[in-house]
Amino acid sequence: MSKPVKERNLRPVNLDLQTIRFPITAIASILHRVSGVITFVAIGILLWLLSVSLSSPEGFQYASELVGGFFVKFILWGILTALSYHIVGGVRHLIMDLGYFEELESGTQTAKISFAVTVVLSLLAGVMVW
Ligand code: HEM
Repeated sequence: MSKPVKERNLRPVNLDLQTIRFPITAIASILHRVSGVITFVAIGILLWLLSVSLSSPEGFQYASELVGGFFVKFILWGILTALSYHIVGGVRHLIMDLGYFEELESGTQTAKISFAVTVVLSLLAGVMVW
């Protein structure tokens, strides 16, 4: 039988955001959603850039100049980093959906591995963009 509501409400609750520490698996999960949203927004930016570059020779010139600037390069690098993490985290999710690495310890390990792989891919993306 479940406990009375009054007794259940006695559980300690910590809502102080400055002392709450997320486990690495939670951070991996939140970042996967964030990177998915960034990837979604990026599709619009990249399709626009593609359409400008294909519109005319002048359009291609304009797109080339845009992509040559530091700020746009930085955005492109961010997009590639988010996409890298989303794919790596997505593959991790799919492997877990198959029933592997679902325990706390192994899940923590795969979260760390996916961060490490993303750092490498992000560095490679930086080399590619600059
Ligand atoms: C155009 C490319 C993509 C976009 C815009 C995109 C976007 C998203 C977004 C917004 C979510 C979050 C859904 C939620 O948490 O409610 C998501 C989840 C997911 N994505 Fe992607 N995604 C893309 C490509 C990929 C790729 C290439 C993979 C391959 C590994 C992938 C694997 C997953 C998985 C497994 C989930 C579910 C994660 C979960 O269960 O929480 N996605 N995606």
